[in-house]
Amino acid sequence: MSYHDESDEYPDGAVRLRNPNIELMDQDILYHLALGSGSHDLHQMFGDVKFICMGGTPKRMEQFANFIMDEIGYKLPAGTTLLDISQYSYRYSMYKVGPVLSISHGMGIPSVGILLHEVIKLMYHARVRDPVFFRLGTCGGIGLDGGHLVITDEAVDGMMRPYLELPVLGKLVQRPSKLDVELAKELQSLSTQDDPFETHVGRTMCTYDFYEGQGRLDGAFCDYTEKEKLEFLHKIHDNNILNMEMESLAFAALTHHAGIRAAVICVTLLNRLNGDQVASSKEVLNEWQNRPQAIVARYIKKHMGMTGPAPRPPPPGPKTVVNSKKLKFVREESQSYE
Ligand SMILES: O=P(O)(O)O[C@@H]1C[C@H](O)[C@@H](CO)O1
Ligand SMILES: O=c1cc[nH]c(=O)[nH]1
Repeated sequence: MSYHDESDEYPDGAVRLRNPNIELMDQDILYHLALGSGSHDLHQMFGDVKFICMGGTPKRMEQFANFIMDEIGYKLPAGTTLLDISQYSYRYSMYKVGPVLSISHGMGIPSVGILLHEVIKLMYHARVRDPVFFRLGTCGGIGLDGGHLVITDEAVDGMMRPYLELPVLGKLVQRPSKLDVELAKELQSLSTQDDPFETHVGRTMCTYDFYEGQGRLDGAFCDYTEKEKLEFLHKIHDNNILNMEMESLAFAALTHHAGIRAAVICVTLLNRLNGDQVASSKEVLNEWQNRPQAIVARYIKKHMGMTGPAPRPPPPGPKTVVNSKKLKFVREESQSYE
């Protein structure tokens, strides 16, 4: 078993590839993106990218591309429409809006892991400096009702271990799932009193499954009781785990290994202490999905030097109410970051 933590960063902001083979190859085919270093001029196409935003579904990331275009006032060349650059991969969708890439990553660690290998290599071939990666996701709240934002300061696996474990050549390799805590604090600071939601910073449990992996009672199989489920959820709640989702561990581990700053910001769809089914209406769920986008858009505008009126709140929705006996503690933890 090996445990890597090589957190030194390249001082010039270049994206590091920890793989000597890539330089020796005639061309590098980014198969799942339908791009390649031989077939495309990746520096010309992507050299100006700064903000890489990822989320589960193609629709969400197309919406984000349109939203950020509006927010930063980016104009597509006359006669063109927003294009899915990776449409012929039939795997992921990718949109480019000036310095912003908006990419769907599918569900789970294997899907986001493959994408991250190829996007990190894309940044390398494009000679991008100091990119920032964001995951804009959905999650189950632990002690938080639907509609809250959780920014992850540490991703842990289903055993509460802070690293991604991957069998490589018959050996278990562990990579620390570290995120940029300063970036998390900065994102939280961009949330305002006018927002119809609260934004928390805390630990995220990343699982390999939505049903049994997250202790649900409503999968096709279930070999535990409701009491056992609740004992587990309360135990992780007591350990300051605020939410559960399925990508943060790989997202954190692979970006950290590449020396890339990254943040995971997810909206809760339900409070798992109260149930398992995602029962809110499509309209409500769609409005909630805009919330991480609003905060990330503020960050992007701030770092593009775009000043102006107060940050635009997302479209109105019901003010998210809090349902947690532990929230006071969580709030105090979060405030200590401000
Ligand atoms: O970004 P998304 O909404 O895909 O994140 C969570 C984790 C899983 O991919 C999925 C499960 O419903 O939602
Ligand atoms: O409960 C939930 C909701 C969204 N995504 C998850 O992984 N879990």
